[in-house]
Amino acid sequence: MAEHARYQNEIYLQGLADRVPPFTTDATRLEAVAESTMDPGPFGYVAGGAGSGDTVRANRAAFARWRIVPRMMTGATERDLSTTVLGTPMPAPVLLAPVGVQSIVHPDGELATARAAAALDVPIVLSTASSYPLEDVAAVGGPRWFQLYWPNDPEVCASLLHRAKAAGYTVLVVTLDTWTLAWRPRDLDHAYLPFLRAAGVANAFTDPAFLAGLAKPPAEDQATAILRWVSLFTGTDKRWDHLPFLREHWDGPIVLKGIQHPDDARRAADEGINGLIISNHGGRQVDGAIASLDALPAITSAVGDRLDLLFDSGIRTGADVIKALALGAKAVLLGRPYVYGLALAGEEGVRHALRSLLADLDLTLGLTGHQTPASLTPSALHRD
Ligand SMILES: Cc1cc2nc3c(=O)[nH]c(=O)nc-3n(C[C@H](O)[C@H](O)[C@H](O)COP(=O)(O)O)c2cc1C
Ligand SMILES: O=C(O)C(=O)c1ccccc1
Repeated sequence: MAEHARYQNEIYLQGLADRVPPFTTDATRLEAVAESTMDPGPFGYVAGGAGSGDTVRANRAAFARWRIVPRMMTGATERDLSTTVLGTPMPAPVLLAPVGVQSIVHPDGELATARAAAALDVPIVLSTASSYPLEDVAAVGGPRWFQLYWPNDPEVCASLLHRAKAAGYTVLVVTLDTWTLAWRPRDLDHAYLPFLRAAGVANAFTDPAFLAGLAKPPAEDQATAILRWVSLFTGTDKRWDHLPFLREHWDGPIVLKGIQHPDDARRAADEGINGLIISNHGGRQVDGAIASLDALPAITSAVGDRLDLLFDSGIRTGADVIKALALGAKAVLLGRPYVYGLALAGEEGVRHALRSLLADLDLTLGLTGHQTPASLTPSALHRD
């Protein structure tokens, strides 16, 4: 079976009826395509990185330094890309990365994203800073994990975890690299910060513990509610010895997102963490940081046999996924490309971006000579 590759046939057959895909099938061109239709504030917010953009570029450049070495006559016409990560079965080793404030690019925001993902059975990781309450996104159905921006108020934290569990989110992803926003010149130049415009605050504004700290509901005094949001979710000071609090309030798997150093990975394993997302937040936090792909091999050596490693930052093509898997990741997360899909064509756009990546991955895996992602090892690669 090579189910994802079917999208290739579907597109060519549509061509016989003079229909072409809603936008390019080449995710490396999506940013330029989206720029021509999106408002400058939201576009800059999505595309931008920290500082000079050095790490955004480094993330992509790192993929080009690894080359795939294809194998022949391996029976790879039959393929099975499905896998299970931390108890979640998925049709391919791909999840949608947590991206907050999606209503700034499309009014349906995370609901459209969740619908597109659910139709393909691809797991989403819903951001704490989503534009719709986590219960509304859960009602769409589909496999789902919850990403926590760890608030300063323990009662709000416990309440968010309780709600996420009750709504069927199965894995907790704790993002560590964005305890405050980096210096982001594109957003600064536009003086554009979505939260100050009450975007991405839906989970807080529907949270009983959050609302309990307000004299008036957000509908009556939005400014004060936003200030409380900012004080809870930015500048949070979290240390390793705070992790037991999460264990107390979350009984499923816990994943730390934003790990780049093998010593942090070892510490996480020692603390009993179940998985890591090797990520530099798509180059949005530390300008000059190591490319996320370059951080992966040392972390795989350090802890690859102790917990599940996932990867993000710079994934655009099937070949990129193959490289990350060969270097030790069990699955990858896709960031900006699906957000551009959402901006360009809503639910249909997310679906097209996702199906394009999965078809490319399926075909490239087969042509590389592999039937399953699990058979990829560093021997499938050559370092230029
Ligand atoms: C617009 C935008 C918003 C994001 N919001 C979040 C978020 O709320 N939580 C989080 O953990 N990561 C967030 N991220 C980071 C992504 O989860 C992911 O790490 C990153 O986009 C991966 O890199 P890529 O865009 O190059 O694929 C965001 C990224 C973007 C582009
Ligand atoms: O912009 C981001 O990268 C991000 O992670 C974020 C942080 C807070 C709220 C929404 C998104």
